[in-house]
Amino acid sequence: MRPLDQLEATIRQRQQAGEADKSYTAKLLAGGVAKIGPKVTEEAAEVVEAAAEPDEAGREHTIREAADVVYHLMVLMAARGVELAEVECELARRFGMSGLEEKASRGPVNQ
Ligand SMILES: N=c1c2ncn([C@@H]3O[C@H](COP(=O)(O)OP(=O)(O)OP(=O)(O)O)[C@@H](O)[C@H]3O)c2ncn1[C@@H]1O[C@H](COP(=O)(O)O)[C@@H](O)[C@H]1O
Repeated sequence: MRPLDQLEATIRQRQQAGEADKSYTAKLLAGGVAKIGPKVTEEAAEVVEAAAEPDEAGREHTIREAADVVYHLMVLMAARGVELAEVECELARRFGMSGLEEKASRGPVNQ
């Protein structure tokens, strides 16, 4: 199983089990988008700061912070019932389309 698939399965298991006292994931999920959203924003800012650090230490710090972003983003997706496969489908749909074309193809609510 790919690590992202395994992480998604773990998050789903925590979502079903609840038990916010035993699991950080369950605690986040109990707070809903209002709790998880700011964590995603915070972790995104931290990866940007890490990426600005020089040398190999900065590169390795970027890896760890990127993992934090991906984890918290996946918890946010789970909170909204969004599956990784759906995000992958959306990314695949964009293959071969320039970012500018993709922007022009968005509906008015998704700008
Ligand atoms: N990948 C992760 C992961 N990445 C980061 N984190 C946690 O994210 C938190 C981020 O730290 P911060 O200092 O920013 O936040 P905090 O101050 O601890 O928490 P807040 O009160 O600010 O929300 C830390 O507690 C990290 O341990 C993660 N917690 C869990 N996972 C995965 O989820 C699995 C299940 O974890 P539990 O749900 O805790 O059992 C784990 O085995 C991992 O595979």
